[in-house]
Amino acid sequence: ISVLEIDRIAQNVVKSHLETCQYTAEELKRLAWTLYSPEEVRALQSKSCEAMWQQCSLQISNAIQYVVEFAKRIDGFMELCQNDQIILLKAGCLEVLLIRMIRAFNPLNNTVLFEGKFGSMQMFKSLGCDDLIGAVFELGRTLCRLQLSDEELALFTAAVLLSPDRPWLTESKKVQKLQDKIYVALQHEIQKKHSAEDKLSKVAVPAAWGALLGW
Ligand SMILES: COc1ccc2c(c1)CCN(C(=O)Cc1cc(=O)[nH]o1)[C@H]2C(=O)Nc1ccc(C(C)(C)C)c(F)c1
Repeated sequence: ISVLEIDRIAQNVVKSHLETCQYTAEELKRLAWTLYSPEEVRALQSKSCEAMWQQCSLQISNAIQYVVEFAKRIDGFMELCQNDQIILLKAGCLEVLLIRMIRAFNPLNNTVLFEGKFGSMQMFKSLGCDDLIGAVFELGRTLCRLQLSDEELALFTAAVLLSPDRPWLTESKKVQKLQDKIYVALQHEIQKKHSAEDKLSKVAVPAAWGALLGW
């Protein structure tokens, strides 16, 4: 596979991600420091389990629509047979949604965007499933340590979606070929960042010493 084709795939996947990721990085940065007040958290915690779950499932279903739209815009996905498109989305949409959520997760204060403001795990208390919520937040913290850019996140979620080992796929070889190309594109994206870091580290240290020595 040529470098040109890898670049074309990377551009298509990143464009599809940016068009369907619900919030731009700028919006999330601006929102990230609007936290729920203690009173607002108490109000959320006093909601019934049913009412809270209604709200969460509404938001999750809405977010899943965006994941479906993301898949449909990935070159090659719509060319798969419908049976396989459904299998890939049923098996992968929650994984992709949870990975995408890290964009709206702030690891510095362990808060996540919910209904327009950022709140900690406590605000979901009324759901009565602290272990599940805890696991979602733990996943958020762990994935944030990867410090994935939007480009890397786009390629990583596309590769997760196009997993050839999902049960009952009829054309798993075709899915494998698409995933292989996306992984190559992801490697290139990561190498770009590391080579930039290497360049920076070569330059940065002398510059720091220069500043120190008053050059
Ligand atoms: C793909 O990444 C994300 C990240 C956050 C949100 C979404 C998607 C979906 C919309 N959303 C909203 O808060 C909707 C809103 C924004 C706004 O300004 N007004 O309304 C967020 C969301 O739903 N967050 C949430 C976080 C924890 C949970 C768990 C209960 C799973 C922990 C959850 F169900 C939803």
